[in-house]
Formats: sequence, C-alpha cells, structure tokens
Amino acid sequence: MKPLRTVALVVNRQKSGAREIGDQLKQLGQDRGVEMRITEEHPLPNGYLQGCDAVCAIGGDGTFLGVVPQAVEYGVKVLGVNLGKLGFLVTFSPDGIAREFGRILDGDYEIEDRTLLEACDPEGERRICLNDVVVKQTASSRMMMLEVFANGDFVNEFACDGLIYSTPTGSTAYNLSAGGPIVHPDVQGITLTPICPHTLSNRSVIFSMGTEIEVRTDLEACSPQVTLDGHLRFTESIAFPLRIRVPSTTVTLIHGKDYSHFLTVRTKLHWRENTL
Ligand SMILES: NC(=O)c1ccc[n+]([C@@H]2O[C@H](COP(=O)([O-])OP(=O)(O)OC[C@H]3O[C@@H](n4cnc5c(N)ncnc54)[C@H](O)[C@@H]3O)[C@@H](O)[C@H]2O)c1
Ligand SMILES: Nc1ncnc2c1ncn2[C@@H]1O[C@H](COP(=O)(O)OP(=O)(O)OP(=O)(O)O)[C@@H](O)[C@H]1O
Repeated sequence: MKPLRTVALVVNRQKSGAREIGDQLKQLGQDRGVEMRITEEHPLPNGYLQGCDAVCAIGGDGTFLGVVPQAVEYGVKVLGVNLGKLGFLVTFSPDGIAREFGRILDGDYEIEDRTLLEACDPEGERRICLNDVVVKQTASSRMMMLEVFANGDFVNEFACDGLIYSTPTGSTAYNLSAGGPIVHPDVQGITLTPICPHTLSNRSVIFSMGTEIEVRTDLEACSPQVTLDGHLRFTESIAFPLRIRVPSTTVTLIHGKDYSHFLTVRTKLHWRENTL
C-alpha cells in the first residue's frame, strides 16, 4: 500500500493514556519524516483533515465515528486505537500500536472500503454516517407512527419507539441490540430495524443499496429525534419526510495484516471463546 506521508492523530482526552499514545505516535511519525498533526479538539475543527493521507482516532468507537464525516469529505483513510470499552471499530490495541505504527506509515497495512448512509431533509441538507440513522420518539412515552416508502413503494406504517437504518458496519451496534441481524460488511444494503414494534411480526427488512427510503411522520402527534452515529447532526427541529440512501462515496478503513472481521465479531460479542 501507499506509505502515509501526512497523518492526523485525534485524541479523546477523556480516555486515560490517550494523550501519551498520541504523543508517542506523533514522535514515531516525525522520526520517519512524516508530517504529523495532533488535536484533542472535539468536535474536530473544520478542515482539519484536509491534505491528510490518514487519520488515527485514539479513543473508543465514538471517537472513531466522530472523525468519519471529515475523513469522507477529504478522502482520508481511518484507523483507530482502542481506549474505549468495546472498541469494535478501533481495531489496533494500545499495547501493540507503537510497534506497528512505523510499518503502517511505511505502507504495510490492509484497507477496506465500508459503505455509508446518507440522510437528506426536505431542505436538501445531507449528512452521512458510518453506523446508523436513528429516528426515535423523545419527549413522550407514547408510541410513534412512522410511514416507510422504498423507491416510492409503501412498505409499512410502523407503530414503534423508533426506527434504526443501519449500514453493515452499524449492524453490530444499536441494530443488534434491537434484535436486528449481523450483516457482513461486503453486503451493501440498508437494514431497517424497528425499536420495540407494537406488531410483533415487524422484524428487520434489508433493502438493496440502490434503494431510496423515505420516512414520514406526523409532527403534531410525536416529537422525533434524528441521530446519525448517535449524534444530532441536523438541527433539533428536524423536518420530514427524511430520505435515506447509500451514497456513492465510501470510507476507507486501515487494518493491520492480521485483521479478521469474524475474529472481531467473535471476540467483542463474546461468542465461543475456545475452538473445539
Ligand atoms: N441500545 C443500544 O445498543 C444503543 C443505543 C444508542 C446508540 N447506540 C449505538 O451507539 C453508536 C454510537 O457509538 P458511541 O460509542 O458514540 O456511543 P455510546 O458510547 O453510547 O456507545 C454505544 C455502544 O455501541 C458500541 N458501538 C459503536 N459502534 C459500533 C459498531 N459499529 N459495532 C459494534 N458496536 C458498536 C460502542 O462501542 C458502545 O459500546 C450509534 O451509532 C448506535 O449504533 C446503541
Ligand atoms: N476527540 C474527542 N475528544 C473528546 N471527546 C470525544 C472525542 N470523540 C468523541 N468524543 C466523545 O466521547 C464520548 C465517548 O467516547 P468513545 O465512544 O470513544 O468512548 P467509549 O464509549 O468509552 O468507547 P466505546 O464506544 O468503544 O465503548 C463519545 O460519545 C463522544 O461524544
């Protein structure tokens, strides 16, 4: 792979040991003549990743997800060092990264493109995310009614607490907690999973990647919130219909040579710890 010549380190200062790892990686890079940037600012300052070959998030999955929109905007590859609790996306360990970092900078790494989701409000404002778009009831404890259309075809009116639109990457996050399937990252579809549906036969539906999904609701009857990767990326007074689709851009992840998707799944989800 191409050596990395300009690298940004995004440090989550709430994580103990993150600053030290950031300083260590910055020094390792500079010793090899790599242009290194480092920031603890959150959210990431506009334009921070412009001109970078890669960004390394040092924190948990939330820290990783936070750098994705700019990484996509500037075509920057993403890797992460796990100082979080679960660390599904941050695949490098804090103990091993100092040993591996030099090799990564020299181009000894694997890449994987992951599909994204794009949500578009009626004003044409677009936001992207790596895990999920979640439409959820907030202020009231009443159920909400959400009408879903796929390429103009009526799918269903869901009576539920909310809907999760998930990428394959996000399938192991909120989608899984809500009873949705684990989807391999190579499957380029959109998984729709209702949160606590009133009709028990309302299970996950998987749409092909070319589908444009529209979701409508009556704002007089409910007060929904729309989050992307767990954050309010639209203004709070979100309007409907909301359109959701897979954009043509992807995000490129950097993995170590020994990365295995199912090893991550098995380990992080505590599947059988020993083989027969
Ligand atoms: N009940 C739930 O499970 C629930 C509720 C809200 C949000 N979430 C998820 O949290 C994500 C945001 O993550 P965060 O770390 O900023 O919030 P957070 O700190 O609230 O973390 C939620 C959990 O989801 C894990 N997670 C995040 N992305 C994952 C992925 N792709 N695969 C497996 N696990 C993953 C995190 O490690 C963490 O344990 C959202 O995209 C949403 O999927 C989950
Ligand atoms: N660069 C950053 N600096 C400070 N805070 C951040 C940064 N990036 C994200 N955060 C905030 O810190 C919160 C917690 O971080 P993160 O999700 O990375 O850790 P975690 O929840 O412990 O890890 P994991 O999600 O792997 O269990 C995030 O939800 C986010 O709001």
